[in-house]
Amino acid sequence: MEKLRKAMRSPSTAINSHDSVENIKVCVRLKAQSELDPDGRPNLPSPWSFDSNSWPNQIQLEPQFSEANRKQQFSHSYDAILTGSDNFQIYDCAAKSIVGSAMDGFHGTIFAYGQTSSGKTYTMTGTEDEPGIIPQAVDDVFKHIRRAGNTKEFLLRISYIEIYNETIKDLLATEQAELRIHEDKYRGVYVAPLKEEIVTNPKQVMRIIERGEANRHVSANNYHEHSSRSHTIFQMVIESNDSQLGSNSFPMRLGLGTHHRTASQSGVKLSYLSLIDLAGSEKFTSNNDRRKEASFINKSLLTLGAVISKIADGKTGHIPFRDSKLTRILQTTLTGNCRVGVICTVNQDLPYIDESINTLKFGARVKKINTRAQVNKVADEKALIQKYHSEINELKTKLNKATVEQSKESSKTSVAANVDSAQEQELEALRLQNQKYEEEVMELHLARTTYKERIDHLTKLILSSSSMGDKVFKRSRPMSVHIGHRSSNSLNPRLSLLGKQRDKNERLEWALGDIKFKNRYIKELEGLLQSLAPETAASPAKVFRRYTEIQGLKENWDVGSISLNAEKEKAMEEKVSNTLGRVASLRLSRQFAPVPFLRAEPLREDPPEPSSLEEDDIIEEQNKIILELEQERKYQTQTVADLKDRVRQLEMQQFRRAELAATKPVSSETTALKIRVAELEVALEAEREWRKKFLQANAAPRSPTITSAPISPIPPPRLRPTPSALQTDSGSSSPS
Ligand SMILES: Nc1ncnc2c1ncn2[C@@H]1O[C@H](COP(=O)(O)OP(=O)(O)OP(=O)(O)O)[C@@H](O)[C@H]1O
Repeated sequence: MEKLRKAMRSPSTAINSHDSVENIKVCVRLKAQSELDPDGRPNLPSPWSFDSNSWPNQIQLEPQFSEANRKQQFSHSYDAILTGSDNFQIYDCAAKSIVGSAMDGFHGTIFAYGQTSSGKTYTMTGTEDEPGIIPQAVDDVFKHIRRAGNTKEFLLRISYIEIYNETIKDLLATEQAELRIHEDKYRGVYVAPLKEEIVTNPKQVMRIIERGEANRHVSANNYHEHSSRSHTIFQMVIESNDSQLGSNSFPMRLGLGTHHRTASQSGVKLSYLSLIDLAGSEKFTSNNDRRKEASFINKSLLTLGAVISKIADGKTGHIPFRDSKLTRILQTTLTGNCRVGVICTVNQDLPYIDESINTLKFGARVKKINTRAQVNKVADEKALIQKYHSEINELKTKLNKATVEQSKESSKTSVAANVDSAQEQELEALRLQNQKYEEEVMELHLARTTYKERIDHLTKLILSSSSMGDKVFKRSRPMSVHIGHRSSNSLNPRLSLLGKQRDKNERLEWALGDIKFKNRYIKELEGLLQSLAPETAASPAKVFRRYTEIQGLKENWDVGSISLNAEKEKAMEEKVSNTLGRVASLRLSRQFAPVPFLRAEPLREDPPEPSSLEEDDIIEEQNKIILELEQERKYQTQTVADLKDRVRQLEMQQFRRAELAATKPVSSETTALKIRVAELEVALEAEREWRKKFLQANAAPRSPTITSAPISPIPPPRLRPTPSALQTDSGSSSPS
């Protein structure tokens, strides 16, 4: 392979930066043999043999097949003979240098030629894993721009046409204008009016190509399912210039003759890179439409063959370029100022031996053709890049003018505003004037914004290494195409919706946390109640019941036991986590919605978007949960207060009992009780403090949604007898 690459770069074929006479470069690509022949029998070995270690590479028909077919010994040489499925290899051999020189201002044309099903589309377009010459060339063009650094700037536009039944169709245009073939001394032969799209990154190019592919004529023939029934020409117009963006040459005073060094001195380089996938010739067709298509295809390919023969033989006189649209369009390419690469695709199977011989003969003739490519430079007014620069400069001048005018007008309005109020009439006139100025300022402001936007837009279209950012593709990765992406405008309401949902989720989470905390606290209070008055073990239920009676919530809320509370909490938690899950998946589907790859596969539709109905559902559900949680919180707040009341009452009873006991003779029990009473006093004071804070925090009126400050999660002091107190009780005294 290395030997082959060296050979491809040999002096006679190397692309120099200077124009030179050179042969058209021809590579042969032998498609790997299938196991079975078209009749389903095991395939015979390939009748072709070749030596890819010599240069130029030679291919021969094995003698027995020559004899068997009564053919003369067939042996020809080409720039490269390749087998296998590796499209990177074929790109390196047949296309890379032509694409490189197109970036330097040389026109370039690459096309695949061969019988139907021999691999032309595979070679030119490729698959997802094996991107063909077109996607690799696109990728390479942008790599070149990146490599050029900030010293150069580029403007790229693309067009895509097909020739179907001798009619030219613009694959990118939605409405078909009548396309005609024109000729001028600068551009040579070209098609117009074509829809050309300015492109700024490889993905965009591939998206446009795939849009065109969808309009292309493809159908099943006797040989395979997706036979190209038309010739397609993908063309990239490359304008390049020494960098002006970001240089100090702005603003230029165009038309006044004093602008700095621009492309007018050096010229803008302009080249056409044409990548062509020809339709395949076929002998037999089974249906009428196909037969008509095939006859057009065969006729244009025969004309191409005849034209090539005449040019290759150096015959003077009439060359039948005009006999087919294809040869007419390729006229400039084949006769002069263009670097050309041809890939002859060959089906090795024995039944196709005649077609293969024709293809190889065609390649051998093409190889004899010389072209003399030269760097193409155009005057300012012909290059779009220069037109854009001129427009940018004009707009910048207008922008400066508008800025100056605007500041003048603004100062006038402020002067007018300061006029003495006594001079009423004058003031009225000034007011009117002021209003007018303000309107003018507004208009100027609008004009400035428009200029700025246009400048931004034009500047973005002109590519340089820095303006392209990180849009580089790795060689091993085919370009994928993203469709159906939403505009930022349509995204904004969704973003704000997601923001609202997130806020609500946070509130849901917070409310749930708060309720959990209160549940724990209620449990603790109940424990405390039991410890203070074991005889009131059933009191929690009583307390609850009393509370629900008061609140009129009995029908909604079974408060028989704490375990019901826990169940309710679990259900609520589940509900909240379901909603949060749905919202999260909705958010994920928004962010990472898969985008289909369109080139190798049929067009896939956008992934289904979660409908706005679903969003409404989620929001409604969230609102419902928030309301429920809100009620739950209120209910628990009341319960807590109630239980605390009860605790206090019991503590007071105990306190009184302790006081009574204190009047009796001191015993170890009374000592213990006294200590306990002292502890309770301290705890009670702390409890009062906490309760005050608690009530303050909850005093603010609550809206149906949870918006007020959360209740302080600081737990109240525990009023349960402390272990130390109990220890003193049992350790230091004996029961009386
Ligand atoms: N070098 C190759 N390696 C692997 N598969 C190949 C190769 N060449 C062609 N094929 C496969 O053979 C089939 C026909 O190839 P392709 O469509 O490229 O033929 P074609 O010459 O463009 O035919 P047509 O002129 O009818 O459009 C495709 O399924 C393609 O993937």
